Parts: sequence; structure tokens; C-alpha cells
Amino acid sequence: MGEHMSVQDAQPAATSGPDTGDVLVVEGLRRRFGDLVAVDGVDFRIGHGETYGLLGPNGAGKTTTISMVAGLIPADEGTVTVAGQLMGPRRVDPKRHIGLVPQDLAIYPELTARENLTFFGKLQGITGADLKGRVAEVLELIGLTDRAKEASKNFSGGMKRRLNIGIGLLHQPSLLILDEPTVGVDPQSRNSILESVEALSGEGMAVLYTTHYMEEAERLCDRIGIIDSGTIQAEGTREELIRLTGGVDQIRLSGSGDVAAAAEALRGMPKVEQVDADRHTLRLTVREAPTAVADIVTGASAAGMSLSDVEISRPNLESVFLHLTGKALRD
Ligand SMILES: Nc1ncnc2c1ncn2[C@@H]1O[C@H](COP(=O)(O)OP(=O)(O)OP(=O)(O)O)[C@@H](O)[C@H]1O
Repeated sequence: MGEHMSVQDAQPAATSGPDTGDVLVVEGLRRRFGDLVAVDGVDFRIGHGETYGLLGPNGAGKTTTISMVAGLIPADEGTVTVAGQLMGPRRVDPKRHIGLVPQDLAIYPELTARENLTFFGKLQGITGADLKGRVAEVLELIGLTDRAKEASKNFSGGMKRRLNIGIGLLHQPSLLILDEPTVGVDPQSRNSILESVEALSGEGMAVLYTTHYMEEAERLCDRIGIIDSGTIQAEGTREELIRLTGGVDQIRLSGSGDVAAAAEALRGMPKVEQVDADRHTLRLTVREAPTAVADIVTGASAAGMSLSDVEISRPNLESVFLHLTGKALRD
């Protein structure tokens, strides 16, 4: 850390960035480690109440990006602006707006949940009744009020993660940064973490969320940046990303009876773009499969096909990632 000056630190006169109203503006961010370019020109923005996902496989550059966003390490090039202020390792003010929840747990196992929060709250300069009130609010937010008096070493992995998130929330940041918060937690805790993020976002908090789980990005994120090899390959809402790569919905009907007549009948239906038939199966390319499927099933039955199975498949971010990078998201 701090082995060289950041671009931001080298320019003490400029403390404010572009005033766009966005909570976070990242422009042209680059960072090398020796010969390796870990982050290679990353740009994105996050507005109030918006959850932005950085979705990419291990080693894509997510942690390095958020380490620069949080001012933990300097950027070689580019700027990070938080609530209108330029971020850098030596800048204190913009850090007050950020709550960083690192991948690794940063809690004291011997202390209870309440004691951990109280300790970290004091470190952040919160005292007295304010601290007590805020700790109670945060315990509620992370769903640990009932377990507040238990030593955190007895918690499940997911509860420890939630406590870790709580620590990042104590000072009421306007931007919460979560680095793969559900890795290694059980499904129930995972769901509870996702619900906490949804609740915070609903209250207007901007969230930067890194993950290599496409289901999480699809569920939580208003916009998603697909990151690979240190570069954002594409950005948009889930629907925009899927459209960008020409993804189409498919419905597969299996059965017996007059399959050929069913194929003919379905070819004339409004949302059906293509029908391929063999003796027992129809493969349809359709727009908005979930809303079209009822009419399609009725149409096929009316034409004399007796259905034994109906299967809908929709393109997901996994297929978008594959399309953009030629690689699978998961290894
Ligand atoms: N301090 C460091 N020194 C040398 N190389 C590093 C350092 N930190 C990260 N890297 C390398 O930079 C690249 C990007 O790593 P980064 O941790 O940002 O990826 P990531 O997308 O967060 O993946 P992961 O989920 O595995 O953390 C990787 O090739 C990694 O090995």
C-alpha cells in the first residue's frame, strides 16, 4: 500500500470532481502490479438508491477496482469521485461517505455482536447515545438483534458476514461497497444478506456489489458491468445486456399426436418467431416466453398435439458473459 503517489494525491489543488449528482463516478481507472495490468481503464457511475454490480470471474479485477474506489490503494491513472469529492489514499473526507465490506471478515471473535459494533463505532468517532442508538439500528438492519449478546465466534459463516456488513454501515455511508459478500455462506444466510442489501437500496443507499454469481447480479443490481481482464466488457440493465448479445427466449414442447399441425398453427402466432419441428418435439424461438407460453400451449393442444413436457429457457447473464468473452463465468 502507498508505494507510489496516486494521480489524485499528486494534485492537491483539485479536491472536487465533476458534480454530476451521482454518488460515485469512476473514470479511466488503471492499476498495474508489476507487469500485470489488473485494471485496464474502468469507467462507471452509481446514482442514489442504485445498486451497481461488477460481475466477473476470479481475477477479473473486481477487488482491485473497489480497493481504488475506497481509496485503499492508489490508481496509476484515472479518478474516483465520491459525493463530488476526489478519492485517494490520503483523502479523508470522501472516505466518510463510503462503507466498505471486505471479502475477509474483520470482526473480533471473542466479542459479542453488539460489542463488535460498539468497538468499530467508537473507532469511527461515534459516541454516547448516538452510538448506542446506531448500534441498535444496525443490529436490526442485519437481523442480529436477537443474537446481539452472543460472542461472534459462535455465529454461522453467514451471521459473521452480516456482522461484517453492519460494521460498514455504522457511520451511515451514502455508498456501500460489498466485495463478494456471499462467498462460502449457506443458502439461508445468503438470502438474508441479499434481503439486507435490497432493504438498504430501498432506503436510497447507493451500492457497489461485486460477485461472480450471475443470479445475485440479476436479482439485486439495477445495472451491471461485466468485467473481465481488467476491463468492463459491457454495461447495462439485465435486459439491455441480453438484448445487446442478441439473446432470444426458447420454448420446447414435447409430446405426441399431430405435431406437424401444431407446428403450423404456432407459426402464425404473434410472439412466435421461429418453429422447428421433429416427430415428438417443437422448438420455438419466441419473444417474452413467460407471457407467451400459455397461448402457445393452448394453440398446440387445439391443433391436436398432446403435450407431455413444456420447457422455457431464457438467456441469462451467464450466456451474455460467454458471448462477450468466450469463457464461462464459473470455473
Ligand atoms: N497485490 C497484488 N499483487 C500482485 N497481483 C495482484 C495483487 N492484487 C491483485 N493482483 C492480481 O490482479 C488481478 C486482478 O485481481 P482482483 O483480486 O482484482 O480480481 P477479482 O476480480 O477481485 O478476483 P477475486 O474474486 O479472485 O478476488 C489478478 O490477476 C490478481 O492475481
